[in-house]
Amino acid sequence: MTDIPVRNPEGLASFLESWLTERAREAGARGGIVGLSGGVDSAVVAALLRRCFGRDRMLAVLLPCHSQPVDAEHAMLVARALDLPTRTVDLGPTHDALLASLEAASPEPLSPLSRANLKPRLRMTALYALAQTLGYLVCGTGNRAELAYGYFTKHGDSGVDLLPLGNLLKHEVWELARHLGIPPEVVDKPPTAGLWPGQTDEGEMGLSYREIDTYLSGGDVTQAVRERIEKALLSSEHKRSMPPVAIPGA
Ligand SMILES: Nc1ncnc2c1ncn2[C@@H]1O[C@H](COP(=O)(O)OP(=O)(O)OC[C@H]2O[C@@H]([n+]3cccc(C(=O)O)c3)[C@H](O)[C@@H]2O)[C@@H](O)[C@H]1O
Ligand SMILES: Nc1ncnc2c1ncn2[C@@H]1O[C@H](COP(=O)(O)OP(=O)(O)OP(=O)(O)O)[C@@H](O)[C@H]1O
Ligand SMILES: [Mg+2]
Repeated sequence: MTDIPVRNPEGLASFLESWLTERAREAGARGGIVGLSGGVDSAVVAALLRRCFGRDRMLAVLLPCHSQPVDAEHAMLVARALDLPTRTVDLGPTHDALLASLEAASPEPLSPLSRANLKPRLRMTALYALAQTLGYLVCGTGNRAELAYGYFTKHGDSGVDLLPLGNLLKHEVWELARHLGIPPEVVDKPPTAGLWPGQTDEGEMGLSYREIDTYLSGGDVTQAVRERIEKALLSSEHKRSMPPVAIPGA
């Protein structure tokens, strides 16, 4: 149980199922595609797509890019539990070729973060290629806490058509995951972007999801936590909006 206010998971699931159906209808799309990482957010999106479109009009794609083997093991655990159609595209060789070309061309050695951000941007490219061929929409997995903090790669994991979890606190994603039958190994592990060994969301942000969710739901947090979140919210605004357009003469 949690003191953070979470909405009824079945209510959320059925709302999101109709919401996805409506978005696909509007776009004239046949179904949806998602990158399946072995983490809880993508497991929930995959479960919703399965529920909404059925096996024949969705795809869960494993996109390892020098990833830990346990990621694919957990992704397949989810796929078996939910009877999901899956494909795997190993991005390792493409990543290495691109990195070598960039290192050769760059006036300075690539920064560690810019190297890490190559991975989500390659995943975005792969998902759009498959999605356009299949007539599917690219479904993102960002939740309200990640979106508010700006904890995502611009034009990488945020380069998507739909954000079904974008209004859900991380605690709501966890509740929904349990309700949808996601295996506990996946629900109960620490969230990670998996961009380098030992990375965890909470370690990198320097904040816990409990603190972020409490802040977002209007609960009490310390002054230091409040300031940290509000600073992140402000400095990540550029990631949530269209690029500024220059208007000559204005
Ligand atoms: N004010 C401004 N107006 C317009 N553009 C601005 C800007 N400030 C920076 N920028 C641009 O934005 C770039 C920085 O943003 P970005 O490229 O996203 O890079 P950045 O925010 O530095 O890094 C992405 C963060 O998201 C995390 N992440 C990534 C992927 C997945 C997950 C996960 O949870 O799974 C987490 C990752 O670990 C890292 O902490 C700059 O290089 C610059 O091009
Ligand atoms: N190895 C991977 N294969 C396929 N997709 C991936 C992989 N790694 C990351 N992604 C995509 O990038 C998204 C962002 O990662 P993120 O870590 O925020 O979500 P998650 O792994 O599903 O859950 P958690 O945040 O709890 O780790 C994933 O949800 C998934 O769609
Ligand atoms: Mg993850």
